[in-house]
Amino acid sequence: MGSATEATKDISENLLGHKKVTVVFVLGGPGSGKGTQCANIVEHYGFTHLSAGDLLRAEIKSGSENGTMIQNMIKEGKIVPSEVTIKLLQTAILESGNDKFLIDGFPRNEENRAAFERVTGIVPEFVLFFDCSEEEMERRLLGRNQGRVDDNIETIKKRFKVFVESSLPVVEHYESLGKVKRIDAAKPIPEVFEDIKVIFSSLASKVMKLVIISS
Ligand SMILES: Nc1ncnc2c1ncn2[C@@H]1O[C@H](COP(=O)(O)OP(=O)(O)O)[C@@H](O)[C@H]1O
Ligand SMILES: Nc1ccn([C@H]2C[C@H](O)[C@@H](COP(=O)(O)OP(=O)(O)O)O2)c(=O)n1
Ligand SMILES: [Mg+2]
Repeated sequence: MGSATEATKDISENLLGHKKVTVVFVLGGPGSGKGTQCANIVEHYGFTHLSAGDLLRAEIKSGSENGTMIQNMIKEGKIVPSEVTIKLLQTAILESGNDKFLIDGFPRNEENRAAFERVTGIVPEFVLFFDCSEEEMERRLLGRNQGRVDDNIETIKKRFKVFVESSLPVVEHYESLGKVKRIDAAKPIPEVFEDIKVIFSSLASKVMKLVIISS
């Protein structure tokens, strides 16, 4: 009974304007496989995938006034000011028509985390954390082949430093709240997804229970 009450609280208090949403933050180092597995989760569990990095890259392409600043920060492995990224995420959430989101690569620092919570009132259902060694992530990034300005060894080293100094403390914050579901992301892609399925299937049954209780 206790857990059903908690589930009701978590899900119903995630408000964005008048829209109730369920959010999972997908975090992990660069190259840990977040984008790859988000595509699998979308296909099986009906979430909308919002990659902060993809939204920022689309903003550069659109020729927006912030484009040059964003491009320079990405090339340097730095984290773009929260107000820019949060605005892109908020717009994407409101325009999606969905109520379940994987927010991939966000929040990447304490400023991202606190500002998102303050502006949107959204608290994540949980954090899916991709645990992978730097050696393996570096190998994957150098082989990613998507023409990204940050997939070069110089930027990769900077991104690893930012990840350890700024992003891991965010994971630790959610760890202290008992919200982190850690995945061994060093395994092959299908095996990582098997582990993820266990987590999302239990989320689906929790939501079903919620629907039954409240109807
Ligand atoms: N489990 C895995 N094993 C080997 N390669 C992977 C795995 N997951 C992803 N990759 C590959 O590694 C690269 C980075 O994956 P990606 O999903 O873009 O990571 P992220 O979004 O965390 O940076 C891609 O080329 C992808 O095909
Ligand atoms: N919350 C975020 C997410 C990404 N960015 C910028 C800085 C990041 O190094 C780049 C690329 O992020 P992205 O999530 O696409 O990178 P990976 O998929 O982890 O390799 O975008 C940001 O400034 N703030
Ligand atoms: Mg990615």
